[in-house]
Formats: sequence, C-alpha cells, structure tokens
Amino acid sequence: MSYIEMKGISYKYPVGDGKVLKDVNLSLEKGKVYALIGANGSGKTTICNLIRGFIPHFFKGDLDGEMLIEGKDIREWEMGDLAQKMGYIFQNPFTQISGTKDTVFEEIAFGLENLRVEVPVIKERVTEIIKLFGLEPLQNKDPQQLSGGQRQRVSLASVMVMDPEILIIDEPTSQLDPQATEEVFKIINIMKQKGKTIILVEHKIELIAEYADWVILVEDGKVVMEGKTKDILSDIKTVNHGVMLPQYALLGYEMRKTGRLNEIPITESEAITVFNNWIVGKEE
Ligand SMILES: Nc1ncnc2c1ncn2[C@@H]1O[C@H](COP(=O)(O)OP(=O)(O)OP(=O)(O)O)[C@@H](O)[C@H]1O
Repeated sequence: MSYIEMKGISYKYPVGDGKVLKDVNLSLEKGKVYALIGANGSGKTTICNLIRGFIPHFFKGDLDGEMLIEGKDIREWEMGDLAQKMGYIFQNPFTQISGTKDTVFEEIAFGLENLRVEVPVIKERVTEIIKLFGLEPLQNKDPQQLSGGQRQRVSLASVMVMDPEILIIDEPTSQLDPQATEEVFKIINIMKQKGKTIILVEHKIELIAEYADWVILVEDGKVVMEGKTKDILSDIKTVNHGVMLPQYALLGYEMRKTGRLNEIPITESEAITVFNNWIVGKEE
C-alpha cells in the first residue's frame, strides 16, 4: 500500500472552465522529498490542495478517481485528522504569522496552545525546535519585526512543532533573496533528515536538484514525467515541458558536444567531479 496515492484523478474547480487535473496517477512513499515542478498554472497547487483534503472538503467541484492517504479515500478522512497529519507552508511568509504574539517563542507555541497541550510540554517542544532550526537568536524578537526569510523559518518551525508526518511546502522562497532562500532550504533539509514526507512546489531548479529525491513534472494538469531527481533533471526532454534544467546540466550538454562526458551533472558537487574528469580525459 502506498502512503499517498492518486489513481486516475481528474478535477474541475466549481468556477472556471475545464479540468485542471487530468488522469493523474501518483504513488508517494513515506520519508521522501517530492518536488512538483511545471509551468505556472499547470496544476501543482491543485495537487497539493487535493493531498491536504482541501479538495473535496472545501473546494467542491468535480472530482473523479481515487485519492488515498494510507489507503483511505480523502473523502472519508476528517479534516481535523488530516490537519494533524499534515503541515502546510505557503508562499507568503507575511500571512503566516498569527499577528497576536509578542515573541517568536510564543508564535511557535501558538498551535500547541490551541490544542491545549500542557505548558511544560509546550516549552520543551518549542525549545527543541528552536534549537534544531538554529532560531535561538530570534526567539525573543517580535514576529512582526522579522525579515521575510526569518518569518518563513519561523513559519516552518511553527508547523514542525506540531510534528506532522507530511509537509506540503508551496513555493516557500518565491519572495526571498538568495541568502534567505538558502537558510530556508537548510531547514527543509533538517525536516527531511527527521524522516518527514515532503511535497515541495518550487521553481528554483538548482534547489530541487540539491534536495529532492523524486521529481514530478506537471504540464497542463497531467504528469508528463516523473522519476529520480537525477534522471529527470539531467534529461534534456524536460525542457520541452516548460522547465529549465539546472545550469550545470545545460553546461554538461554543451561540453558533451566537444568531447566525451560520462555523465550530465545536476548539482555543484557532481559538476566538479564530472568536469574534472572531462578535463583529465581531454588531456590524455
Ligand atoms: N480556486 C480556483 N478556482 C478556479 N480555478 C482555479 C482555482 N485555483 C486554481 N485554478 C486554476 O487551475 C489551474 C491550475 O492552477 P494551480 O494553481 O494548481 O497551478 P500551479 O501549477 O500551482 O501554478 P503556479 O506555479 O502559478 O502556482 C489554473 O488554470 C488556475 O487558473
């Protein structure tokens, strides 16, 4: 049994014409990082909405096929149970802060407080997450005074403190500068190491190359390619579906035209090895 499974899923929102998902079949395992990629409007967020039950519980529309979490159809799940199982982090870090708390520590504690968890337990769990994510310098600051990147890290901590099994992260760095982006991804990597199942929508292909285990390429509501990150992001066919390959891969293809290149690299560390071998090969 797959952890998360879509079988022949088609979906049309109540408003708007035509299906936005068309016969989507996916099978996701526990503990992996899945990247959803594809052009704007291809259906990535809609897939996320389906996994977290917003479709069909909040967005009605026409849903065909089976959407299963741990073998149970999404229609049969209670939203409260799904909310405990999954955490959701979305694009805009400014809308995720509650606006009611004076410090970052209290902000991270907010969800546990709502669940009426006992105060000593809250303190312990919040302290643990702050330490894990390296947020100690921020813990006494006013959440409203934080930068976008700091807010996004606090949002991730607020979700992680609830200990969800699945994290759905929709373009978390779209409004952040490169340094803040890197810090957010360091935290996503910690979540990965903690064995969370992560579904990540992200346009920055270099980050996907670095952090995702599996890539799902969506085009016009259909899954057109999927596979191990290395296989998809080193395959030139990917560019036919509105997605750029990592710069290292594009350079790899150019270099291959001028000499033997055993492998198309997708990350910096792979590029260093592959290009070094290429230079040695040329000299021999
Ligand atoms: N609430 C809605 N009601 C009607 N149509 C919607 C709704 N949300 C999204 N759509 C439409 O569904 C299609 C898929 O949108 P979706 O947001 O899933 O794409 P996406 O790949 O996440 O895009 P982006 O990269 O821009 O976030 C688009 O044509 C969009 O206009």
